[in-house]
Amino acid sequence: GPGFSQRLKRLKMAWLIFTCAFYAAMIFLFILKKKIWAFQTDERNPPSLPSWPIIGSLLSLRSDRAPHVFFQELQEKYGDVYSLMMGSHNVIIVNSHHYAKEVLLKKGKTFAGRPRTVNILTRDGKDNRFSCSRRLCVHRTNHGCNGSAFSRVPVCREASAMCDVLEGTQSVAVDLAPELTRAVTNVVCSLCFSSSYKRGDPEFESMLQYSQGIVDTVAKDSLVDIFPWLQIFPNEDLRILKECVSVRDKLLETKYREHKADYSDSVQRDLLDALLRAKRSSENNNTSTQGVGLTDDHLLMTVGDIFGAGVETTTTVLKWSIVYLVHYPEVGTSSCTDMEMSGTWRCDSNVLSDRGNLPYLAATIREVLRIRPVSPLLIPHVAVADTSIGEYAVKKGARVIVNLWSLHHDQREWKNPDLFDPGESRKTEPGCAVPSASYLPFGAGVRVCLGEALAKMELFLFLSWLLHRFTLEMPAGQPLPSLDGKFGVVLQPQKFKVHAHPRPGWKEVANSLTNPDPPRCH
Ligand code: HEM
Repeated sequence: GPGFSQRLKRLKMAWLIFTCAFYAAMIFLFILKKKIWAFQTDERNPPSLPSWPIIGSLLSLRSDRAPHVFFQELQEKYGDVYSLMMGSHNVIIVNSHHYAKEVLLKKGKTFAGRPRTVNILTRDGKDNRFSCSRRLCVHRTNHGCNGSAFSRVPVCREASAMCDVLEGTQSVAVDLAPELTRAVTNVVCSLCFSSSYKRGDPEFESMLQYSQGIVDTVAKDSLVDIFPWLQIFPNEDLRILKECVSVRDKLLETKYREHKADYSDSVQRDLLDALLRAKRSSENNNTSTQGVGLTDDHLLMTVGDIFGAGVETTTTVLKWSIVYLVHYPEVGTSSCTDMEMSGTWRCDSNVLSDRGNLPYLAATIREVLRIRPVSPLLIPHVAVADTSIGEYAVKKGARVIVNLWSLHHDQREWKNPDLFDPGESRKTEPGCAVPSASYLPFGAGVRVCLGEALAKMELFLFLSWLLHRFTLEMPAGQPLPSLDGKFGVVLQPQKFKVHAHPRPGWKEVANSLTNPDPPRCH
């Protein structure tokens, strides 16, 4: 009947639409694959992993290894520089220090862009340009994160408070991570806005909570970075991340408002004051007309960056140091012998100048930063213009991942790179500040870590206080903590507990000093 022919007509139409869509998709995929093929076989481009339309190189990236280890393995097949597609993004992996230095130092400004997730954290929005004014603003302040005497006081105070808490554990095995996080967070709070919180303070606990929220979600959200079309689906992690960042920003805004209200040119209490001064001086000198004006947002971003980058990193290196100290107790003993020999077996002399007098402790920290780089893939860089790496062309928008793991475990540069050895074999050449050219734990160039000096000081002081007051040991019958890291925002050690046994006699030595009042670190 007529009903049947109507239905047949509709069916034919649907079939026609389906066939057309199918052929259109096929043609589209064919053209895309041809473009990818042309890109991959063009000798000016870096060697490339196989890739397919839409999914990119996903099929070649299946591995149970952490990305930095897997990328290092791929180096054997594809060379020091190779590329892959993550969804629609061209990503270039750099595995040797020659090319890494070209990216970070020689062409640092061209490779100074950052991908979307990093921009959510730093409030850069969608703008991927390198913000010169923010950098300038931080350098102008010459304050806080430079490892000055100013920063040493809060570090010593926190190290001392942490040791007191540990002493209260009465040698019960404890996870040191929460105390380390509290101590390092308090250092950053002191430096940024002169707040030092007591344990249990509600503002402090909420700060610790949202910081953890950011750390937990930011790595997961990177999937949206790879496949931007995932944004159309509800994304719980992205929602939590944005919520935590917004809580953090609100707290920073409050501190900023308070600082602005009682700012005085004659007093500089902390980083916020220093940034305010830099902003005012740029306004007075009319630098804003030259395109480097500092806005309120710049200042807040800068403090936000320091929070985001300054806590998890330092805490993680401290945790790795403790892991290696319990694996190699002789290292702790050698560091203590160092302290005794140089006459620094006293807490009043944990001053930074002692770093030269405690070469074994300094070498231990350097070796921890080498063998377990906290940021094994640095933070991804983005090319802001068409450029090149070595003989290879790089298109604007390409992401560049410097595989620090490869640099720090390069057989051509290090003897037994997988061996933890703070001793002779890693010794610095005379006149050279780093153990090898293939050593960049803080990055390099325009995007180098802003807190390098502060971080080095924190590592040195926290560890020297710990080693000075305690012997760290695994609980009886417990296996040693794993040396395998957990890859996320940073390369974390697995959770573990240790006994912190107070060293006999440290108090007597401290009490025998003329200035008995801790923290004695001026
Ligand atoms: C041991 C501790 C630390 C290590 C190993 C470390 C390492 C790094 C690395 C590898 C980068 C990325 C460089 C790049 O992408 O090229 C970085 C960036 C950064 N770090 Fe650190 N960092 C540490 C502590 C700190 C501290 C304490 C602060 C601040 C107080 C800080 C502030 C920053 C900032 C703001 C950036 C972003 C720089 C930019 O994007 O321009 N870091 N850090």
